[in-house]
Amino acid sequence: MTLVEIPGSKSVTARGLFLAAAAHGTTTLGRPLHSDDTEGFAEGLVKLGYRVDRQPGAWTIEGRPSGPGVAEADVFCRDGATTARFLPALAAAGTGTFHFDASGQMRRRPLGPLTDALQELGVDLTFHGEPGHHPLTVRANGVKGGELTLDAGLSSQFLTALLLLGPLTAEGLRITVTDLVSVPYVEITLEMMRRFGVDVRREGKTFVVPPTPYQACEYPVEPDASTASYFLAAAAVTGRTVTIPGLGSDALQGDVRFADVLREMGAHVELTPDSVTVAGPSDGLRGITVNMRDISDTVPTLAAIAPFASGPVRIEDVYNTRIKECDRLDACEENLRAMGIEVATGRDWIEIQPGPPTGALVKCRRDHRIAMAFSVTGLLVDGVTLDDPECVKKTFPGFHQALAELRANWGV
Ligand SMILES: O=C(O)C1=C[C@@H](OP(=O)(O)O)[C@@H](O)[C@H](O)C1
Ligand SMILES: C=C(OP(=O)(O)O)C(=O)O
Repeated sequence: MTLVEIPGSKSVTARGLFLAAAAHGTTTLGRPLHSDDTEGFAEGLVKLGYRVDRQPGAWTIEGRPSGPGVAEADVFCRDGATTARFLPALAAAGTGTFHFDASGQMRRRPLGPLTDALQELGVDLTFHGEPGHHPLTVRANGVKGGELTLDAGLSSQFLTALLLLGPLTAEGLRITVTDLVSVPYVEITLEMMRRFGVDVRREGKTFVVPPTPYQACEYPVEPDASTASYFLAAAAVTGRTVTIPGLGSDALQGDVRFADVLREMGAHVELTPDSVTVAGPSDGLRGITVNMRDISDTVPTLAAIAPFASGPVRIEDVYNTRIKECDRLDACEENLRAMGIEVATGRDWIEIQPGPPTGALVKCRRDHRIAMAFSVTGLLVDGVTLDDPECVKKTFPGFHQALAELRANWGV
């Protein structure tokens, strides 16, 4: 059995930073994720005039419930969608002129339903490129609050941004959702808001957010469940055993359910409240048809090990993986084809046939998940190389070293 230490959750770190910045008092985030996305989020806060002290194992943030501490700021959100979607909402609650921009990749990703909602709430927004995309300027003068209807069918992050903003408005928010993907991420938001003192009431499809002030706390960040998926998948395909400490049935992140997918494919899975263990079956994995709408960040992980299953692997209801760092269904299809694997895709699905992959140059499309997922394929296939190994820095700069340690441990 191999123990693998996984760095902190990106989603929990990003929400922790927002909540801490908006709270009364000083918050410490324990074991936050140090990566391009979360460093970018923290730097965005600093640009907005918040005090963030980043030490290796703990980040301390002084809250400013009244909003940004500067009258004007330029914030570059890099590739991070949490930064690009959550920080304009935080800025809107303050007073001042705040300019936001992002990488080319992030500029292409949509913000429209969120920015429409902010405009409906009276926030003065100007787009400098395509409407509903970065770059944009928020001229903020506080938000009164009110009722909204939101389509979060492309990204749950639109809803999370508004939920996080709700307590900072004068009267609170009532948000009725017409469509919603990635539901477990909304659960993370609600649970973390609760930890910072705010209870959101659910009335069917409506979220009622009171204007209750956030209160600082000590918040330990759990390991990242999407990152864990690569190591669990590695165990499942090699017939070995991996245990991830700190991440189990008590975890906030829905992606811990990737272990259940591996179980359905024949892996042995043990979940305790704070650990998950996957042991790969000695006679190989089975094919599966699985709906991954709730856990779509793990789609590339499953696609990359799918050729080793004894039957087809079909992943359904994951349209929004086409508007992540890259079009992930297309990227998986292209790379698996390059490895000699038969693949078909539709608008929101991918189906992968079994077969022995051959070595190939993986085209990462600057997507950390494509790079990390196909690195797992490379454990069993000679000649798998990445055209952009560095892109893993978005969520796990130490990924290649961690995988090399696993290889050394297992002699593969
Ligand atoms: O809120 C979050 O922290 C996230 C929500 C998900 O995005 P979508 O809601 O856009 O699917 C997920 O893919 C992303 O990595 C992180
Ligand atoms: C989609 C992802 O990130 P984000 O949307 O937060 O940029 C991801 O980490 O897989």
